[in-house]
Amino acid sequence: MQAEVLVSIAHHQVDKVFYYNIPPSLAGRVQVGSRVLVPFGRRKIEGYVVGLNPAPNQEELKDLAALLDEDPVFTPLQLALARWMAAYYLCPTVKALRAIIWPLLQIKGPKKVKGLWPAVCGNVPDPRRAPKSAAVWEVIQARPGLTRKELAEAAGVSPRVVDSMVARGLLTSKERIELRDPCRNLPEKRSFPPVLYGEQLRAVKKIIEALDKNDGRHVFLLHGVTGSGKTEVYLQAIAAALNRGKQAIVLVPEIALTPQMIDIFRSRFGHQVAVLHSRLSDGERYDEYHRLRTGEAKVVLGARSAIFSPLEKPGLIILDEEHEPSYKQEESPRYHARTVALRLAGYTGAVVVLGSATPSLESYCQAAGGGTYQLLELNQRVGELTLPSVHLIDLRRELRKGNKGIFSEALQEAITDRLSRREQVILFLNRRGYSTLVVCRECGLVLKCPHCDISLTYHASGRLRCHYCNYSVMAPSLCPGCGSHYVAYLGMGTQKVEQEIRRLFPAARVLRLDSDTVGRRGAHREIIETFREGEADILVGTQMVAKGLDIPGVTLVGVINADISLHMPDFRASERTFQLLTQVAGRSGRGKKKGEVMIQTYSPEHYAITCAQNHDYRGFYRREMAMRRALGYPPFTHLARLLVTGKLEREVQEAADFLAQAVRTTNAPVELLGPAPAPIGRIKDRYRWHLVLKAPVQNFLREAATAALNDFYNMSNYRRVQVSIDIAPQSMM
Ligand SMILES: Nc1ncnc2c1ncn2[C@@H]1O[C@H](COP(=O)(O)OP(=O)(O)OP(=O)(O)O)[C@@H](O)[C@H]1O
Ligand SMILES: [Zn+2]
Ligand SMILES: [Zn+2]
Repeated sequence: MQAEVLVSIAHHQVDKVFYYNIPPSLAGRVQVGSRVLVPFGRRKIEGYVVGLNPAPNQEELKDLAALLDEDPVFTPLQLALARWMAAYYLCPTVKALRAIIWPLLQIKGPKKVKGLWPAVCGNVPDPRRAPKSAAVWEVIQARPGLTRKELAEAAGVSPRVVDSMVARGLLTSKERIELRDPCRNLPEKRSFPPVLYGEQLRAVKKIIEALDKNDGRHVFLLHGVTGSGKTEVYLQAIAAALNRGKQAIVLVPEIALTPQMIDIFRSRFGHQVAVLHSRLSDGERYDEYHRLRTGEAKVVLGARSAIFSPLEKPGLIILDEEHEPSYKQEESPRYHARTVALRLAGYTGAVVVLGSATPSLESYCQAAGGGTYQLLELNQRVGELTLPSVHLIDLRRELRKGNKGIFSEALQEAITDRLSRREQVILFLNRRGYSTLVVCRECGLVLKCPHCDISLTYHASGRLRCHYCNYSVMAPSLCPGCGSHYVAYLGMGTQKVEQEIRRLFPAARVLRLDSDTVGRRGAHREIIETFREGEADILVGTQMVAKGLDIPGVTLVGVINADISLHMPDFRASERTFQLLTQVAGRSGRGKKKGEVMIQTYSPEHYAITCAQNHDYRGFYRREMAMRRALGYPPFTHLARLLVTGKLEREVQEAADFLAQAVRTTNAPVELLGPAPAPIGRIKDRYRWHLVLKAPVQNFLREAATAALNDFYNMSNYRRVQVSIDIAPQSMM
């Protein structure tokens, strides 16, 4: 027998299968999915078995050096995905594979403990004659696998009772992988499905029909306004999938994966849910992974990478907030979870549900423009609720009135009004820190990060911070350029908004939610819970307040400055702005009282803003599609981006020129934009240039990029320069 092995060197030039002989000591234990150690050159390195070959090859093969785990680390389905990802995103296969199985690779050796199980033919203890044993028996039936101590504790008896039951053969003990108490976070209460209203019911029915057809051709776009009850549609679709013996994957953007969201799923599906997110410890993640592999958990709720969960055969895949940019991984492999989900559904026949109040243009045109998706709509909010009324506040007029503050008069009045009525307020500004620009008024020097082409943000701690590399330094009292005292702090962040609010409304109880305040484990939950329980009046925050929060007390949302995202040098700036405004506005008026939204802006005529004001998704879609068509941007064309980075600017520029020349000489019919410095010209001491390729067919892009990169590796000498390929880029920065 010989093994086909992918070695763990992520480079295009070793991206192929190597063959090794399986020595007799390992015969029968090595399988597809095994992690092994192989001799490679003069070293021994890790590798992954991707095939077994009974016919021995002619050549003399080296032996596998060792088998690293008894159990395989990936499934055939995961391998298929890795191979597809490598071809689609032009990355080394082993890199794709490692991105898929990383939760397993974090762990050195799983800890084993002794668990207890009810013996198969044990006599059931009689509750009247042996109440303690009976209590233990009841617990172990419901939760087999508990340790001696856990079991005694759960049954409220001394461990000696458990021991005697083991001695009498009522319980058997087996080794199992330690699970970090999977019951720890189970909500006390179970929730039961509410009666669906008309549009919800119709949506669920359509999804169930597709589940029953089982032909793998169903992608639904669930377009439901904010507060329309999309989550309930997911829950009932999942219940239907479980009833049919199927498994489900639910993806949620990382910042929307709040403890509340997790509770909603756990209180409906209990232990059947495994949760995967970045705040888990490696051990906890491993345990959830293990529960999925053994089939104990049948629903996975997680962020982007949960799409790679080791489920045997997912039958339903849901992406909530499908338009979210965070579904794209911004490092190699630069995959988009939506694209992977569609591919995975192709392999398993799963039904896909993409949900959003503001679908991406790419998805909506597949659903509305005669594409391959089916559109499901929820046009109204649950119950008697209506969408909030949205007012635009022209900040230019405010200045003319002499108001130079952060808050317009109207917004201040509205806040005063809510405070007096004991209703709650959310204030949104998509920038953290105190001042986002520190500049000398005499010589004009802007304080920038020494490692990045980014201005430093002043934080209330008195330090300046780079939001790209986290460099920080005490704020100087004099200009480091000319020694002037006149250093101005311009551009506000959430800390300043919080401070101003406290100054203007000293009696109000204020909380702030941004990545600076959620550092500590559990802090995120605490802030949201405190606010939900009505123990605070005003919540100030970044994007984190815009997504998914369902807090009935909120009747006013204030957007401090809508223009920040509007003027990004990115062709999706309008789309992002419209989405963000619609999402944050949607947090208002979800309780019994009608909600209001105030958007402060210098561009009150811009269609991204007026359409958000009017809750007019279709209007926005029409305007933006016309723009994209005119400029030749997606979804009318396909893009790829080659990003060139290195420590020496001259080399980076020359390498970018070389690549551009290589692209021009390929036969693939692609249009080339650039090379040019990327909008952020330097990050972490690396200069950045990029080339953007455009084509009517995505494969032309792959052809051109592959050919250019081959030339680059074979013919150029820029060894210190890195080139990364991004197929269907989401960020152009
Ligand atoms: N059929 C129903 N009957 C009663 N309550 C419901 C029903 N469906 C949903 N709800 C409740 O309505 C509220 C809003 O639902 P949900 O948060 O799912 O909206 P959503 O569409 O996801 O909104 P958003 O996009 O703004 O996050 C929730 O509190 C949910 O429990
Ligand atoms: Zn100066
Ligand atoms: Zn920096």
